[in-house]
Amino acid sequence: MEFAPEIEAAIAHVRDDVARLHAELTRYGLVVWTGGNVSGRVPGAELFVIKPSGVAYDDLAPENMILCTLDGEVVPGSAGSDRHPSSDTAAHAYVYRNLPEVGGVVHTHSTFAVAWAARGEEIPCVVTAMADEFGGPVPVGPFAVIGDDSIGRGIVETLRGHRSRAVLMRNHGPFTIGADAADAVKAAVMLEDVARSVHYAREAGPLVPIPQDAIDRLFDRYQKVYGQTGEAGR
Ligand SMILES: O=C(CO)[C@@H](O)[C@@H](O)COP(=O)(O)O
Repeated sequence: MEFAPEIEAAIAHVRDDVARLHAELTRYGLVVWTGGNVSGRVPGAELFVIKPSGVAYDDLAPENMILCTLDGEVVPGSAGSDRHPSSDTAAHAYVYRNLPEVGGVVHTHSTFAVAWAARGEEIPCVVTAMADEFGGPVPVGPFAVIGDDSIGRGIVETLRGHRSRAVLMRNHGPFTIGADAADAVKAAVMLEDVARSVHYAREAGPLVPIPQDAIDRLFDRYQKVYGQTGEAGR
């Protein structure tokens, strides 16, 4: 299937990004073996790119990423289409169909986030890093077995209208969303960091909640002021 030149260029860019970003999951210790996956929406098209199922992270490359429609179907004849897409493709596709503002989806089995998911317990907002990144607690989504829209529906129903870009799918693990694949990967990295900190804090004693007005101020600042803006940020 051929696309307009500008769409082909967008597809190539997302392939490069998604292939490269998988290395961030191993770099930050968020996955073992072939667990987890990253996808990115193709701007201007009803398409997204996701990794092939069960392929070693060291072997992932732009040309073996898999191009899918928003129904989660592999685009016939596209680069990489000789392989099966990630086993979580249906979940990623459901998110893209139902949350049009989402440009990237990530799933990991990062240890501390999975431990909170195994207890079906949301991570309370007790450190400023959570207020900055998630604007409050990280919620728990329903238990759902892989293979149909169940996981995707659980992600969307939990995160729609929620500040958090991360959800702990009960008994499974975290899914994160973002404006693009890099933003979703950042959410996954920061999620595991706060999941670990709050886990150890609670082991040592009672947690001290942050007042809601302070959470609101921290989130607003971080989303609008933190980092570089303008030319310096390019
Ligand atoms: O969590 C699961 C399966 O339950 C998957 O994310 C994990 O095994 C990775 O699968 P893929 O290699 O993306 O098919």
